[in-house]
Amino acid sequence: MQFTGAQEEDACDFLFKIIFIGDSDVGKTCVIHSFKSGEFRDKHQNTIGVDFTVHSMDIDGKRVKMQIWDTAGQERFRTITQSYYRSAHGAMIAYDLTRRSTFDSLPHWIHAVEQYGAANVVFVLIGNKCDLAHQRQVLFEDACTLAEQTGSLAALETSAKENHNVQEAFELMARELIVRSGGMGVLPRTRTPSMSKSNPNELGPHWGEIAGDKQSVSFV
Ligand SMILES: Nc1nc2c(ncn2[C@@H]2O[C@H](COP(=O)(O)OP(=O)(O)OP(=O)(O)O)[C@@H](O)[C@H]2O)c(=O)[nH]1
Repeated sequence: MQFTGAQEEDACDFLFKIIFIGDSDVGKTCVIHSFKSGEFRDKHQNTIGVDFTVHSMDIDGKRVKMQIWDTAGQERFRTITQSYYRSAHGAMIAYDLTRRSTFDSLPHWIHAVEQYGAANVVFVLIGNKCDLAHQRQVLFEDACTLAEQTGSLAALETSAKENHNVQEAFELMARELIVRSGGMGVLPRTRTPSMSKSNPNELGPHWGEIAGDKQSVSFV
C-alpha cells in the first residue's frame, strides 16, 4: 500500500468505519456519491464486490473522518461483502421506498451484520428515492417501527437525486458514534494511513492501493 504526503497529513479527531448495505439498486452508491460531492450521478453499473471511499465532516469543531464501504447488493457477492462487516462501527442499511421487497429484506441485512459484525454496531435505516414518493410502497411509519424493533438508531428517508437528508443521515451516525466512543474517538488523533499500515487487515482483507481517496477493491 502507498500513501501520498497529503493523505499522511490528513489527521482527524474521529475515525469511523461505516458499511453501506442493502439490496441491489436501492441507490447505495448514489447516496454515498451525493454525500461526498453533493451531486447526483446516475449510475448504471452495479457495484462489483466492495468500493471504498473516505469523506470528512466537521462536527462541533471536530474533524470526523468517515470510511465508507459501499458493498454490492447482488447476492453473488454476499460472501465477499460480509467479510467487511467485522470492522464496522456503523451500518447504513438502505432500501428503495418504491420497492417493497427491498424493505422486506432489511431484517436479513440486520441479522447478517449481527452475525458477521462486531457487537454494538450502530444501525441507521435509509429509505432512499424519496423524490419518487408518488411511487411509494413503504410507509415511513413502517420503517420507524422496524427501527424501533431492531434497536436501530433511526430511520430516515433520503433522495440521492435531490441530495435530501443525505448529509443528515451521515451526521446522525457520526454523532452517535462520537457519543458511544465516550467523546474520545474510536481512534483519537489518528491518521488513517498509519493505522492501515500498522494493521492493513483492520480495514478488510483486500485492502488495495489508494488512488486519491477513492478505492476500488477487486476480489477476483
Ligand atoms: N429517482 C432516484 N433514483 C435513484 C436515487 N438513488 C439512486 N437512484 C437510481 O437507482 C439506480 C441504482 O442506484 P445505485 O446507486 O447503483 O444502487 P446500488 O444500491 O449501489 O446498487 P448495487 O451496486 O447493485 O448494490 C440507479 O439507476 C440510480 O440512478 C434517488 O435518490 N432517486
